[in-house]
Amino acid sequence: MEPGLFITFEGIDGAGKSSHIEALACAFEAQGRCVTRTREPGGTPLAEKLRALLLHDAMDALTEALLVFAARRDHLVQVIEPALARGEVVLCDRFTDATFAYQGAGRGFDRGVLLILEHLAQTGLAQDPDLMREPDATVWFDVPVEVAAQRLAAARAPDRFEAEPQAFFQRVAQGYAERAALAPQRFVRIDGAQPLAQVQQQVFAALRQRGWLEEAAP
Ligand SMILES: Nc1ncnc2c1ncn2[C@@H]1O[C@H](COP(=O)(O)OP(=O)(O)O)[C@@H](O)[C@H]1O
Ligand SMILES: Cc1cn([C@H]2C[C@H](O)[C@@H](COP(=O)(O)OP(=O)(O)O)O2)c(=O)[nH]c1=O
Repeated sequence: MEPGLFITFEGIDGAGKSSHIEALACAFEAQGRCVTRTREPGGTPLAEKLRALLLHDAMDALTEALLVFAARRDHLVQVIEPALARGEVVLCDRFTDATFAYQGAGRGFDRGVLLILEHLAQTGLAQDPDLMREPDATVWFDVPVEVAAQRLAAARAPDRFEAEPQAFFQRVAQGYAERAALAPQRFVRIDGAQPLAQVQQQVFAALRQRGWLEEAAP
């Protein structure tokens, strides 16, 4: 059995993450892998309920951080760890980097507390009890805040995060840059301002380079 593969997708709202996950899932399936497509916050019945609260109900910053990690813990226990144990490819739209970017950099919530919560929520689940589960790779769509805002304005009604001002998203983007600098091997930075086809080509190229996708994929 091939080992499981955990790939996450990150970027500010409107960066273009969701547009690429399905194509990648199909490419992995075409080469015989089972794929679990999922998202955060969410991915389980309980975590989807927490998502609805997070996206629409006002709350203080600590409550928000605790709910995000509660949803993540349930998602890891119910979906991500079992799928990885079965040798599947898990493609997850956002994970903990989003918490450091949105709650940490965006809201200004204490990063030290986030590190503690990260460790608590992501440890003790895999075969090795000391392993803190982290993505094998994180595809980060880096786009200027104005570009993402233009795309979103044309695409959908804003939720509680998307309704934040551009200054919030500048901080979030900076938060992603800081997380990427701390884990350069894990992060794959893609210039998400390019046309969709070019972005897709670069995402595929990056995963081919790591030996995870075969040459035939587009
Ligand atoms: N590279 C791109 N160029 C132009 N428009 C894009 C690009 N990527 C995504 N979009 C459009 O921008 C909007 C937001 O994309 P989406 O994939 O939903 O972003 P996210 O999941 O990061 O919030 C959608 O309408 C999508 O069609
Ligand atoms: C995972 C996560 C998401 N979020 C926010 C970012 C997004 O604005 C929102 C939902 O993410 P997302 O699924 O990307 O939104 P959409 O379905 O509208 O594309 O949740 C956090 O604030 N912290 C987190 O840890």
